[in-house]
Amino acid sequence: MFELIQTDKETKARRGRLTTAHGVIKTPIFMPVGTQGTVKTLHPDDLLDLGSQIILGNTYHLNLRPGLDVIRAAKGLHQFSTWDKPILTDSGGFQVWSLAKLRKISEEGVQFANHLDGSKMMLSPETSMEIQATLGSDIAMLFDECPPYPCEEKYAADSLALTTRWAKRCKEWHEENASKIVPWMTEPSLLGESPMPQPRQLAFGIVQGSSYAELREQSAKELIEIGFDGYAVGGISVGEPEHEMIRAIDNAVPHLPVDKPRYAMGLGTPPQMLEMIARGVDMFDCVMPTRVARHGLAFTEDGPIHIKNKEFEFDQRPLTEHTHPSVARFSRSYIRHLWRAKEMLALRLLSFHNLHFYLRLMQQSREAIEAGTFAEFKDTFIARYNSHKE
Ligand SMILES: CNc1nc2c(CC[C@H]3O[C@@H](OC)[C@H](OC)[C@@H]3O)c3nc(N)[nH]c(=O)c3cc2[nH]1
Repeated sequence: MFELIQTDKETKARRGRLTTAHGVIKTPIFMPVGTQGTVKTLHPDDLLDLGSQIILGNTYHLNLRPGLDVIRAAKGLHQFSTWDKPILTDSGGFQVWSLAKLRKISEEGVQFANHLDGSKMMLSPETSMEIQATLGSDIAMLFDECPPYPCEEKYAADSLALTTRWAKRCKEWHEENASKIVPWMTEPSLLGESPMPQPRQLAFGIVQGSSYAELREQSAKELIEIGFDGYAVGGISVGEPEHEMIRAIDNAVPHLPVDKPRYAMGLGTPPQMLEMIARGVDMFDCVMPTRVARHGLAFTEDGPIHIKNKEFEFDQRPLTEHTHPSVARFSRSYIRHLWRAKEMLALRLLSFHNLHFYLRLMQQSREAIEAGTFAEFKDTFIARYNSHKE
């Protein structure tokens, strides 16, 4: 399922291969976020052009809209969205806290008023895993509580204890039921291919414990005891300062098994991802590349640029010297014009460019780890990226 190919000598960076039902993923990897079954403004073929290996879907959103009946009728999220490579779905725990109203948490799960029409809904470990099995994702995340930042140690301890109890229920449900519901496990003819390289849906645990080192260690150990196919570090990128985010990784990753993937949830900037790779993180997801594109921001090796700035009015250069050819044909001057004219093509070009920047950074990281030059690559990239900070 996960093969550790090489570990860097100077840092804890690793090269790995994660085999899922819909394909093999080379790590370190960035996963574009497709919360509602689409990576905003991009066609699945764009994602293939960009070299995306896996995208994210989301339990809370897809269960709410279009709803499981629609997804079931389409025989799962791969068929519905026509993306037939790997999909990871998040469990919905985070959205309940970031989007829903009137949340009531209990041992059973979370009762909430959904953010669309305010009607009452319930998410529990069992219902979250059932939704993810119906979506048919290749990797399902356990249903957890993501504590707010900051929070008292007592709150963090009680919260991680709940997440551990929920993790047990997720694992039990998954072992008992997933193979009877996951579309590509119940109807292999859907893809008309030979038996899948990985014949079952994988399940990942999520380490919590907030900013308390001993709680992070406790959460990691309890999840390993239960046993998962991979381990995410949750409760990060929730408004904490960057040094707290890195400390959470330092407090969790050393306690995780070396032969399983590590996934840092919801982050981050290019320098943050390189710092995390150096600490042994293999997988990332972040809305940033596509979200900031919608605010007119383009990533470059010299740091982000705001395309609307006057300095680009006559700038005939492409966004960067390594921009994907389908975007490099356009000048900064033209893209600035599109942005200021509120032309939709601006959103598409900037999203495409930013995702390419992130995915290329991961490709460069994989190559640097293989060449034994990752430490130097990381330091050189970050120095140049930050050198233009005002
Ligand atoms: C942004 N910072 C951040 N994201 C986080 C997410 C994913 C949000 C999920 O929501 C969608 O993005 C908006 C994505 O889902 C497609 C993502 O996986 C988390 N998910 C869980 N289950 N537990 C966490 O502790 C957690 C912490 C996060 N911190």
